[in-house]
Amino acid sequence: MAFATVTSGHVILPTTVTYSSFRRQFNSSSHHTSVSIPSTTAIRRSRSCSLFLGTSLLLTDKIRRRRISRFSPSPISTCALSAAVDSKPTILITEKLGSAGLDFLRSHANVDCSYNLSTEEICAKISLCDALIVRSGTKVTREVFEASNGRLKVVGRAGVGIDNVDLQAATEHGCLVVNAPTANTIAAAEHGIALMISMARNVAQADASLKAGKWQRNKYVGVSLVRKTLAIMGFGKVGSEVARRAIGLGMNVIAHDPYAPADRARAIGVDLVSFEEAVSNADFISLHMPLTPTTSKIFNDQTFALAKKGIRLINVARGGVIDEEALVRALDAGIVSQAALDVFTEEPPPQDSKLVKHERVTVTPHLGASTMEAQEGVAIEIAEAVVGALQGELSATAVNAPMVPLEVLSELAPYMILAEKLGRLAVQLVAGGSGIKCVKIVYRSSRSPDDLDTRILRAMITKGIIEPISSVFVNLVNADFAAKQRGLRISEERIFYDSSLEIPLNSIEVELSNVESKFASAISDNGSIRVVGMVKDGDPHLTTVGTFGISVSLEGSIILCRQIDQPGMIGMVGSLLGESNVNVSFMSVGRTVVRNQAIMAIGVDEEPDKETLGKIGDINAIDEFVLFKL
Ligand SMILES: NC(=O)c1ccc[n+]([C@@H]2O[C@H](COP(=O)([O-])OP(=O)(O)OC[C@H]3O[C@@H](n4cnc5c(N)ncnc54)[C@H](O)[C@@H]3O)[C@@H](O)[C@H]2O)c1
Ligand SMILES: O=C(O)[C@H](O)COP(=O)(O)O
Repeated sequence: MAFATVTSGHVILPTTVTYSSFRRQFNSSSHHTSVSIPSTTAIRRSRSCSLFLGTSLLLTDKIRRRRISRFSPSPISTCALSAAVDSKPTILITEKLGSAGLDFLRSHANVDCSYNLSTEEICAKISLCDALIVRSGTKVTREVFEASNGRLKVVGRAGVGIDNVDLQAATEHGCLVVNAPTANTIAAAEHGIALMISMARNVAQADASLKAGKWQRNKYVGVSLVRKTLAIMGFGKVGSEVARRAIGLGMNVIAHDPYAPADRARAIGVDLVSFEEAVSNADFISLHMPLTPTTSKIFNDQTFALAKKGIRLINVARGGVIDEEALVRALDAGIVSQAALDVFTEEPPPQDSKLVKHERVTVTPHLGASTMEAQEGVAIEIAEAVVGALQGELSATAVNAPMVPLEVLSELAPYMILAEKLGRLAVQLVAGGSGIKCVKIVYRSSRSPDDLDTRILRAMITKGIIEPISSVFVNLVNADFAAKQRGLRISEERIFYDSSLEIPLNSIEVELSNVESKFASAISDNGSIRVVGMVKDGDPHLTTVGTFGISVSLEGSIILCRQIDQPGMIGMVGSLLGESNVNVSFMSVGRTVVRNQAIMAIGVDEEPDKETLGKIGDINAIDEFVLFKL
């Protein structure tokens, strides 16, 4: 199908063309020698064309001027673009959405509400749709993006979790994904409380028993909540609302969240404690952390072994944070006396699931967000986000990166990777304290501030800090919003560094202040966690941790050890890793004074097991060590 005709060096757009299809045609038409891109102004005239211009807002004036002059105006198709403005976009909605949101969508678009479609049925429709709106029950797979033939511009997730959307495929297909992260918070918190109370009083079991004709008053004696300790795991939006309500019920509430500000918790009347303290002191445990590589199966046999006998567990977060087989074992062993679950590793769970069928388990089919109010709120939130995105507005709830202009990307790409990795490293060094509040970024560069756009770098550092600890997805569009939402204050400082103007940056430094570190050597003289990195040969390198100089490629898994600077250390650690078949990819040692203290960085291809890490920790000359993943 022809999307554009190349005439006299200019692209003439047919009336139905969208910018994404135009872009694809442009990209795939590199064999034409004389194609010119329409001017930014001309593209802005078209609503449907302007979505991908979001990142132009991220450009400095200078870069923007350069871009505009390079992409010179062409006599294209103003009328063609106007025609595109007039045609309403089409939105496919595959799960039930609140009526106010639907009305709003209908006033801006042709809306096709088709529920319970299979992936094949969605694929059959999607090439005629500009946007798709789903909840957690629709899988938006790579095939959907492929079948859209470039027409699908926005996927709206009417809720928080986007585990059902293939983000990588969306990004590769230039499709923006937006979600509605706030409107169902209260509903999820209320469902957590509902599950806790009905579990404690056997409401579901007693109801089933009475309906089966029995009258079992002695069997269903419950437990009281007042003065019991509730541990909230994950003190974000939902967790803190559960805390407020549980305090109102007379419970003693503690929470574990290594990244939440302690003062925010204290203001609600909650103490933030360590993971072990939370699990071992709790009578009730309620889970509210996102599903991330760190939290996956965080409730496992070892965790249950820490708990008091007879604890009660509530999960309205994500099924994957619990090892479900371990939970069945803990229930059978009486460690967990009851569980109340809204979410499951696989949804719907298998028909013969031992967990679902367990007598002491109360289950609901992922109903956390299912109140009339939340669904109305979510529908409005997602409808506005989708319509805004179709009109080319920047969305504060965008969850994947929009297209980055090539000239900015090509210059800053390695520094963007460095920035994200420094953020990821810094946050993994945090042990707790009063939460992450202040981030200081220092750029050493020979460029003047208006010749180097650090907003992209700041966004990538923010992404690196927030994503490993949250369910929020951060990109160039929503980074500042996400930081503000979490109470992160980010300050930037530019230090002149005398070098060639061809090199945009000499180094990037990230400091997190007022936090404790699980690796004390990462603390610099001013008390902050400090990591500094450079781009060497196009790759990100760590050059300083705390006050120690080092040179390590920032990739894969890395073990950092602080040790007494003495011969044989590299061999000792290397042999331990070798014995457990862990391949070392690199090693580097940095020190302050010879034969005093040194930091050793060891890159490993496989993650060492706990036993091997324990043996490394047991080496006398090693004062401390930490393993982190980038
Ligand atoms: N059942 C439902 O219908 C329903 C509804 C809404 C939200 N949810 C789920 O609930 C969860 C929380 O949602 P939210 O909106 O409060 O998210 P949020 O991002 O506001 O809060 C998550 C909190 O977890 C913390 N955290 C991250 N890693 C942690 C760890 N290892 N240990 C302890 N805490 C950790 C983060 O610091 C953050 O404060 C998400 O998984 C979300 O998908 C489910
Ligand atoms: O992530 C969410 O927002 C919740 O899990 C709710 O999912 P739902 O929209 O399918 O109810």
